[in-house]
Amino acid sequence: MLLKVKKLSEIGGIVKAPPSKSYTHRAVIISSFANGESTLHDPLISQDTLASIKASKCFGAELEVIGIPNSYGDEIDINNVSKNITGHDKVSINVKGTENIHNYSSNAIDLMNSGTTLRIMTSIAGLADNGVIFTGDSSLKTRPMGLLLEAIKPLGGDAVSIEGNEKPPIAINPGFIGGKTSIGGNVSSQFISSILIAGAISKLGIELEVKGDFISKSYVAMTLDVMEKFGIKIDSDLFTKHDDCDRDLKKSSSATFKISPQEYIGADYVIEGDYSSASYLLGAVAIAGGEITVKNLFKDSKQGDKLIIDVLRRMGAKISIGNDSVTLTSSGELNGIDIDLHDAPDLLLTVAVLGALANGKTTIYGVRHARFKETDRIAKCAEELKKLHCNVCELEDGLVIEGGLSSGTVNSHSDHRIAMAFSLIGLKHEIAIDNGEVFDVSFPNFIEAMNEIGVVVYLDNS
Ligand SMILES: O=C(O)C1=C[C@@H](OP(=O)(O)O)[C@@H](O)[C@H](O)C1
Ligand SMILES: C=C(OP(=O)(O)O)C(=O)O
Repeated sequence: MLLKVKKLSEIGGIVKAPPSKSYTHRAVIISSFANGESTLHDPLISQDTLASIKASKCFGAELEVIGIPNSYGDEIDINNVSKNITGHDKVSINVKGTENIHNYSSNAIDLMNSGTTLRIMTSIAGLADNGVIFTGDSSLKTRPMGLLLEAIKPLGGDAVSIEGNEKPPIAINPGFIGGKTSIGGNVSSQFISSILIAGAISKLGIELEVKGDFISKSYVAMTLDVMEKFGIKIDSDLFTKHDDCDRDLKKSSSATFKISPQEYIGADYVIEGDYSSASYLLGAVAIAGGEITVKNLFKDSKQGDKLIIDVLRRMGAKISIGNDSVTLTSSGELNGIDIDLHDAPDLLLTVAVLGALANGKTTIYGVRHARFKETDRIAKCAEELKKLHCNVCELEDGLVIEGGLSSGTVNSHSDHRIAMAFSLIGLKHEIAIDNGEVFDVSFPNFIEAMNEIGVVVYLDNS
């Protein structure tokens, strides 16, 4: 389906950021393997988080999504999510953690498009008393797993790529008992989150060393954050200072983690707003000009994608930050910048589109790992920008964008972030995005949220 965009005369206003995808995954999975019951308030219900709900249920956890009309079990109709709620604040998930980890599914479990679910659940599945196979859509079958499969071996982990290409489908046997291991940090932080989340409840606990370049480190900070909220004590040098708001996220620093065997304790947990999704709302007003306040974005958040604030400020927008909101004012004139996205890979496409519409050159670097996502986002972004006659070239770890866009049709390659980021081009040039319906992977009410700020985004079936 084609995603198309029309701008009303004025855009902006006050809007709530959708709930964080990464925090929802973690809260769903951790509460599912906790002792006792949990209530997760304001979770993101999207295709990706449904994969985590489904996988956790397959291992015996009981999860009930409250507040979405016509929802029943795994079969939540994602169209109802987008049509019936514009904010998710009346939604919650009641979770009863499972006492025995056992795979109750007789078939391979289809994790659809969700890399986070695949990676985190691979270690958890090794704690079960029987085997499982994880598979997914054609994109998930391209996601690298090799470093994780190797790193869990010294922990008793027995997981193999069925096709022998270090990618899903992955067959996992029982045996993950914990112990000591190390892993390279330059492919995906999800491997590290996976080992930590399962390691904490394994027989021996976990000692993990991350070696070399450690990308997307803030996602591991989010993992530790949720683990701690569910009762786990962690010894780690991830932060240079004890005050973890004042973190040193230097590019090339390794880290160590030590966690004795413990149990997760069920909790009441509120999911904060998502800076990655908010980047499209803030970006739209930065491009078109106007003022917007995005609520549900916390000043002290551990999300690396908070970097969107610095990006937009450096490009020329005025930004003021409240404790739980961000207000942006823009004239619509933006300037190119140089930016390192090693800790915020999901901003790549938003920043690339902003750069393509800005005056002067934008250089994005440090984000080679964006090549291992739903698509090779560096290559696909360059390919699609070129279709709009943009002057862009690929770096191994980023993009150099000199702008010069015109109208045209692009393809999302079924990557939700390509669809949403490229829709922002519609504020300046006519654009149609083929396979544009995939935003429900992370932001099911994207259309409604954009409409709320005066950008008419719609799907054209004709
Ligand atoms: O752990 C997470 O929730 C995520 C980690 C990041 O992946 P990498 O660590 O592979 O960069 C990010 O891109 C992804 O969208 C979500
Ligand atoms: C890469 C992403 O997610 P995942 O790794 O969970 O598929 C994303 O949301 O951009």
